[in-house]
Amino acid sequence: MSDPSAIEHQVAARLDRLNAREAILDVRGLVKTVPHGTSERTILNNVHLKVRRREFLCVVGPSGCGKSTLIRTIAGLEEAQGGDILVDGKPVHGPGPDRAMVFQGYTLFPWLTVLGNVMFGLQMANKPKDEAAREARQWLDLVGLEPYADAYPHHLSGGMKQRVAIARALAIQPRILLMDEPFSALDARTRARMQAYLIDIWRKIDVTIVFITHDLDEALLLADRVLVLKTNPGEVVELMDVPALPGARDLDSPALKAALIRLEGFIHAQEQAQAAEDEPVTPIVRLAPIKDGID
Ligand SMILES: Nc1ncnc2c1ncn2[C@@H]1O[C@H](COP(=O)(O)OP(=O)(O)OP(=O)(O)O)[C@@H](O)[C@H]1O
Repeated sequence: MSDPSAIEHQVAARLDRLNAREAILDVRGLVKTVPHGTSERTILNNVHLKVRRREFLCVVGPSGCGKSTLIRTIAGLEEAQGGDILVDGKPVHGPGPDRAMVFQGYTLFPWLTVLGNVMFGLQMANKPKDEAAREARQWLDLVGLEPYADAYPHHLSGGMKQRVAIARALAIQPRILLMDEPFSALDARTRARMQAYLIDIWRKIDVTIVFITHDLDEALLLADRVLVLKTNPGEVVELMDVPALPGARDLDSPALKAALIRLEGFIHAQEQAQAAEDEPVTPIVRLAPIKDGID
């Protein structure tokens, strides 16, 4: 059996190395508001975050706390009303090839083959067709789908579609891969396989990952660090180091069990606070009189 104190030491050494690396993503005082009647509603308030090169960061928090808004704003798909987002020290002013996104829904182009889907971004970047095809095949090989290059998306399972989506995102060689609940539509077994694939891919290439999930187990299986957001407005409540090395992790290990309890504590406290703020639910009014003997 592995010695917990030796693992603790290796984890601490890895996090030290991670913290010594340059920040690829630097979010400074991010504020995101949306119109709300005659005024505005603050979705994200003063979010600060640094993500280091080749770090795997998971973002968790109760429903509606602004996880998707955060990742979409980092992607440049939404405009911020305050603060700065820097990628490699350069401010973000819209989408760019340094950031690629994988969504929950299957977003492949149905009229293109698997190869065509992965070539798409490369051809948009003006790569000659032959070169784009050669590179796309390498990315498909990385996700184990090269034999399906000529298939169309509707012939693929959900997990395979997401692997193509990952290959397509990585083909443009982004600095940051932004993933918004990419595996939540998959069944439990496929999801577990996809988590293993993703870790395997991430270890082979120089990419930094920001991954949103509802699932705390998933966050603990994948991440170096977990960012916890709170609701209304979305603010950072915790940035937690995951006490385990990357790779096959055991959620039953004492360290990860303790981490789960800690994360559950943050989320549970917020859900309780939210429930207390919510208006009481009006009981359903019976419109018909209840006669004797009728349930
Ligand atoms: N463009 C918009 N206009 C109005 N409200 C918005 C807009 N974008 C997001 N919101 C609101 O902001 C809040 C945060 O939304 P967001 O989808 O980012 O949360 P989330 O944490 O990803 O939620 P979930 O976990 O349920 O997917 C929600 O209450 C949502 O309704």
